[in-house]
Amino acid sequence: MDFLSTLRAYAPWATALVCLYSLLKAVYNVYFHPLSRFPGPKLAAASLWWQAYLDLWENGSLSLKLVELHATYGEIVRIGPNELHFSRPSAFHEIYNSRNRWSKGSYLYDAFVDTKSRSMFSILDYESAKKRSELTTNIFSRKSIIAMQNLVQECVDGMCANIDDHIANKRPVHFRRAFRCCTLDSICSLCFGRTTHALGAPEFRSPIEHALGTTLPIRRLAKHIPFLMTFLRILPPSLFRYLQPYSEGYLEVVKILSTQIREIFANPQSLANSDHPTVYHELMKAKDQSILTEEAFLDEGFLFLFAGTDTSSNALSVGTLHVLGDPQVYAKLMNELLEAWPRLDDRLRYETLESLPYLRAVVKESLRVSHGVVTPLTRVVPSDGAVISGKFIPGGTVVSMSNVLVHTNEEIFPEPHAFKPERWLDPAAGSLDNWLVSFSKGPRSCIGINLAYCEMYLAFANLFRRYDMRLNGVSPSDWRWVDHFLPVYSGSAPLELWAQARLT
Ligand code: HEM
Repeated sequence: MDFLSTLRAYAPWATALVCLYSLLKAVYNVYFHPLSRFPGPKLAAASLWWQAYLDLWENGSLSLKLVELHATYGEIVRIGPNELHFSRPSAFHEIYNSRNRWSKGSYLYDAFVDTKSRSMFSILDYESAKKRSELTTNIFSRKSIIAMQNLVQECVDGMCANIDDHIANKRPVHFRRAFRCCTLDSICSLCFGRTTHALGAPEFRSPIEHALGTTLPIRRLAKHIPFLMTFLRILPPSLFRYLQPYSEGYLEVVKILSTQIREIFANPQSLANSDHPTVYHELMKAKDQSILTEEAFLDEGFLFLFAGTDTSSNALSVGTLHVLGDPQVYAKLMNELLEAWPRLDDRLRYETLESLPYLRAVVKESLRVSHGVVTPLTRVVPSDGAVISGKFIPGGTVVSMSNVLVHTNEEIFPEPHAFKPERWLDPAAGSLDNWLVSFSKGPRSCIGINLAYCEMYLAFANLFRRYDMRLNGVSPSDWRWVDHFLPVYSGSAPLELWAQARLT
């Protein structure tokens, strides 16, 4: 028998065996698995394909579906054969806290592996991730960001220069793109000592900015098709371009990062030419040889680019939409800014802006309403188990709680879907900070928090102080998101505004 005939003869048997195995596995998962006592949809307990269905067919509705599931099944819901999701806010701090050394869950984080190795974000175990993240924490410390804030201010000035062009050409400003270009150039300049010049692109249409927006759906797909990222990696660029027509900018990013890294490895002294420390300066200090490779540098380069661009720009976009959509909020913010910043030509420093109470409240409310990451961030309970939400959870269980469930909890944030900076000004609001979880909490929380705050204060303050603005046909009630790990906006109108330069 030749190969094809053998294949034809055995294929039906092989298919039948796979189906039988899957069926038996599903029955075991639903009725005999250690998590079978926890409530939830039977299909979710049976197989991870249930999550794939929500992500792929229902267009990223997992996080939104969770709200509905908790209303039906209670505060602990089984959302996968080995996965539980929690809704009681205190559970958030039981999972994500600085005492826990829990690993990340591979199902979610494998989709974020860009090369053959892993970045600090996609490394699963705490100890290895810590070794990596320790190298760069200094550069993102509050002290370091305050010292380098001029780099962010330059990018904000670049954004304003481009807005001036829009005004001269009587064009509305696509503020989603404007903020994305601003955070992209800031992160590149601060982390790599280079810029992609996204801010100079006419109407903020930078190919790199566009490409960043198109890679998130690929991650969502890769979560359920484990070999996808490996496959994309080995594709020749021309084929990649054909399959993914918007990939031009992504390939450009790969080229920029790889070229710079190759130059650094060929001549480490070239780092001395930079007028401020970059992440590569810090990574070069590693004692662990496995980090001193071009691939590991590329992993971290990618990570900073992706982690630092859409996150901050999302919060800025959502905040701007809400401030301009509410005349009272807009007026209060302007009163405060005009008083603190009377001369238009001055530039206020980040530390000064941080001390303005209403601006601070707007920043926090923008972070709350935009959630940061919306996908539940999975952690694995250590082998001896843990108590979460008052129940014993067996070791090895994947647990999580989406930020959305904390930020929309009515007891903590009354009228959770309304944009109300005032909630942060209430004298009793001190403890509210504990419930602002956009940057997550615990040892794997955001390393870029200080940079993100600096960008938000400088961008908001400069934009509102320098321009009088109104929305162009879009309103806060249009703000709808789908879960692409980060919330991705989809609305009936583009996020655009009309700007007019203030004269004094
Ligand atoms: C408003 C802006 C931002 C938000 C809401 C945000 C949110 C988050 C969240 C929720 C995580 C935890 C992810 C997880 O548990 O898997 C995270 C991790 C991370 N963020 Fe941010 N981020 C922001 C800005 C930035 C910036 C500007 C940078 C650039 C330096 C950055 C770099 C990172 C890195 C490197 C990690 C991985 C840390 C680790 O896994 O140990 N983020 N961020």
